[in-house]
Amino acid sequence: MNPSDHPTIPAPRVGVLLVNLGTPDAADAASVRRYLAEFLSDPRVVEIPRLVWQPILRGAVLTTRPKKSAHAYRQVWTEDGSPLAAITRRQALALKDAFGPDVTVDYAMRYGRPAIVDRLRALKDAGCERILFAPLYPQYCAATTATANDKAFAALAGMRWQPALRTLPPYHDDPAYIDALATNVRAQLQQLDFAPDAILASFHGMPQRTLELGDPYHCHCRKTARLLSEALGRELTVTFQSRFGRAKWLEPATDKVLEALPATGARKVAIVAPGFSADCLETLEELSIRGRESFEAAGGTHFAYLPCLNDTPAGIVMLRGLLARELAGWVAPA
Ligand SMILES: C=CC1=C(C)c2cc3[nH]c(cc4nc(cc5[nH]c(cc1n2)c(C)c5CCC(=O)O)C(CCC(=O)O)=C4C)c(C)c3C=C
Ligand SMILES: [Fe+2]
Ligand SMILES: [Fe+2]
Repeated sequence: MNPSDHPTIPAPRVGVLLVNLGTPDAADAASVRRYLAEFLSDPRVVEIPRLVWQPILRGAVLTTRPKKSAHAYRQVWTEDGSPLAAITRRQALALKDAFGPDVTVDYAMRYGRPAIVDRLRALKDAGCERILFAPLYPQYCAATTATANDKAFAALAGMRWQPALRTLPPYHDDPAYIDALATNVRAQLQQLDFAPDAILASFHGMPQRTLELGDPYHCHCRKTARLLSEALGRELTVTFQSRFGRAKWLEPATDKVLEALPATGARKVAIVAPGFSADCLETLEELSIRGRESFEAAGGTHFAYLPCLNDTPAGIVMLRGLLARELAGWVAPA
């Protein structure tokens, strides 16, 4: 058979799926309860035997926390919904044409909507036989990166004809990420009307036990902070925020450090959250609102929360570079 007798088979499309944690659909207690029930039932997140944890979750936690958290969500809610959802959507939009006409860029959430299984199916149905699955967590953690990847492979487990899947590795020490963070921090420090006595790098906390069990998260956070500090040419104080439950979490705790700083003479502080690829409840409410309140109540005079990379030009250029590298061999370089 002559090659020209063959019908032209279109090249398979490639999909890129950006993934973040997820967030409630609305800032009311019922929506927050639904979200927390799914999130906190994940055994990668709460590593307590199911038979012990579920009664505590269904009892104490889900009867009290949703109301409190809904109040917190309402303080940061936007016209476009939850900040985390709105920013992730904008990141996907900003990358829409970044890899050429054969690549579709979409986004999904590990908990809530849009669900990973739905978006992976949609990409497959649109002809994407190859998908780059990209959890947007710079620092690897079983409670974030691994559980997102688990969910993707579980979705594939239900497909007769699976797409090929690549996952984005952690990028905590990638020069492009460190450069983008440094550029962002420098630009924001220049806008301030004060010179901070201290800069905090606040990462989401984790139970101390996960470090002892070999999760690299803590080391990844420390390395990011060291590299960022070197790039900025100034000291950073590493702290861990958002403690949950009674177990011992990574220390020092962001809130405790903020309360202690003024007494040490540091009354002007700036705080950055390099582990969050998008601003969310944990940065906008916990750091920017409550962090400021506790710092000022302890005698601090100047406080600035420096927003995340989000969909800023520096953030999008960085993501584009990281993703393009993982697409090598699937997509011709731009
Ligand atoms: C960036 C990395 C994150 C790690 C690591 C992480 C671990 C972790 N989180 C909880 C409990 C909660 N986290 C909550 C919100 C939340 N967490 C992250 C990221 C990480 N979590 C983000 C981006 C967000 C914000 C979501 C949003 O809608 O904006 C919450 C919900 C809010 C609340 O009720 O306070 C809880 C609960 C645990 C237990 C954990 C590791 C064991
Ligand atoms: Fe969290
Ligand atoms: Fe929090």
